[in-house]
Amino acid sequence: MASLSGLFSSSLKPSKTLSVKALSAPPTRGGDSFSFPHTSKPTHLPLTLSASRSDISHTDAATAAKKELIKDPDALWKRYLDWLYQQKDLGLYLDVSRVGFTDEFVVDMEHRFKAAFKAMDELEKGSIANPDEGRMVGHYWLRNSNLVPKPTLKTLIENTLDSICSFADDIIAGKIKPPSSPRFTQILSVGIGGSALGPQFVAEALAPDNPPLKIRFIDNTDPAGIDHQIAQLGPELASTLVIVISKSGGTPETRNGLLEVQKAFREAGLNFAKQGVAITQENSLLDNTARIEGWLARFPMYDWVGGRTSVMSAVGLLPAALQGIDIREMLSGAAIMDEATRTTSLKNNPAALLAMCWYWASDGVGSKDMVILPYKDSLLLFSRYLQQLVMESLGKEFDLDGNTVNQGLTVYGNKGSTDQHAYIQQLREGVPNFFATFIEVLRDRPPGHDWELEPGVTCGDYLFGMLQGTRSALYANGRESISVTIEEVTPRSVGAIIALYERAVGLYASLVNINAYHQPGVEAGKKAAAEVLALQKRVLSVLNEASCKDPVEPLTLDEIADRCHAPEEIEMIYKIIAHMSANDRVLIAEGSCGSPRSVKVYLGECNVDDMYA
Ligand SMILES: O=P(O)(O)OC[C@H]1O[C@](O)(CO)[C@@H](O)[C@@H]1O
Repeated sequence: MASLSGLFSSSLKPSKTLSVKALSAPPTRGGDSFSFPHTSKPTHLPLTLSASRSDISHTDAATAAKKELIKDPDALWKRYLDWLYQQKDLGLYLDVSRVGFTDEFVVDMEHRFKAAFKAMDELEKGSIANPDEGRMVGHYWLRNSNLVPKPTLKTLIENTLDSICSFADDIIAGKIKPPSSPRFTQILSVGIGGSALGPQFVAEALAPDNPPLKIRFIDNTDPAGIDHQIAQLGPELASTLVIVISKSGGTPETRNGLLEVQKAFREAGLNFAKQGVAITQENSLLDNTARIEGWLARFPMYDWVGGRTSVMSAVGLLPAALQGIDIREMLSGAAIMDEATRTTSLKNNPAALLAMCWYWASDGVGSKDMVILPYKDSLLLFSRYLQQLVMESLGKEFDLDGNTVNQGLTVYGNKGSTDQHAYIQQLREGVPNFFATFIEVLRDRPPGHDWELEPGVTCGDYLFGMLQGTRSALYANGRESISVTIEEVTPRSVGAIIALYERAVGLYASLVNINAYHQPGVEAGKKAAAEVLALQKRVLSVLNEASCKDPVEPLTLDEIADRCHAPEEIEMIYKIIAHMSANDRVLIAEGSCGSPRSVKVYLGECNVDDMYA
């Protein structure tokens, strides 16, 4: 067998054929493989070969090794103790013992991590870590402003934090109030992606039962969803603080949400500007709108903080503070984790351990999905939050050298034990195309509230039992898992786990040599959406012209496509017409929607000035 360390030193670039695990034991999709690959050196654990379904002897060997492993609690306990990571100040533990990496793999990864740690160090010192966009990457500075490469940024970070705290205090105390109510009671947050997911996760995890202001979100351009949020506010719209969040200040979904909310304010006879707050980059479209219209407040976003890592900027901190969440504690938890994940000792760096396990489990090419299972209702949205953080960061077509790599790591999950009654059946027995991450919270309830619903057993004991049972059952069937344990869900621990995963994503991106901080793929969808809307305007213009004739000239789809000079877009034109007709727009479509060729279309009213042109 080729020397793995030799291969790593000769090529730092990942590739499907050069991944360590692939070399040790090629992944056998659909085969009855057990997770631990064969290597030539002894390791802590019994080893086996991967096997294809047709390879009966390998399958038997795998099954035998699996049974042997399960029967060897001493070896497992030793591995658990060897690898258990603990961050005492945070009360956070990381257990990677149920991931089957070998000693050789760790040695090889230690080499590879040298480059990753160096890149991270340079990033923190202000290198252009996002080369495509020519930007620094500074979310770590938000929780330790002493790290900033320029003194002006330190002042900016500190002043912003102070102004967030005092604005939130004044709103909660009723010193700043809406024109027609004694105080603000609700927050309506309008934003999408990183401008929503962090605030949503933090609210779900940390908002008290009766927060000073309750929060709801518009995070889409779905008109029915927007109507629902506004309807739920009802007369409390008059005491709603609307926070419009957009780093770029030009995201169409967010702009639409804003316009819809402003319309609702107008219809209710309310002055939006007196209740509107913008969080955005200086001089963005949103910033200029808010300034010109004289909104209640504006808070800055920075070009060196990405949307998906913005939860500890004003984006996440302002909504959190308004809900009575201790944001300085969140920042402090993140800062402690940042410090803990700066160490270049792999075994003592929880983010590096996570990145190493992801690499192992998914062959460094995303061959397995990451299932996030928090056993705590309040952490429900963690998987959704991580979906953007991980997938928008790691899902990349090209590496930093321009090679096509189609990297990524799929994330999904919900919460335990709820999922036990949904998809865990497949995880245990179905396609072995994932690894799990259990998020365990030791404290079940606030002190003094627990009771035994059976002698010696509480409700929380059941939750604990379900987590441990699922972890064991998955492992017994060759499914790998990581466990992250925190003592309690607090602002500090939430800040810490966010920081933990941010750093793990950054390190993993270095391991696979990609830019984690841009998202060129999203632009393609945005551009295509804009083209659809432009085509819709052309269709309307063509129809308007035909409908202004006397008599009106109904057009077939072919005729519309021809007159739009877009015959290749006929399917899209059909969809545009079907959508508009379903929404009672000015357009009249005759014929059967089921047979597009029979459809003839004209407008119910003709506009001589052709406002669509
Ligand atoms: O905060 P913005 O600029 O409105 O962007 C929202 C989201 O859209 C994206 O740019 C993707 O389109 C995300 O990266 C970002 O979090």
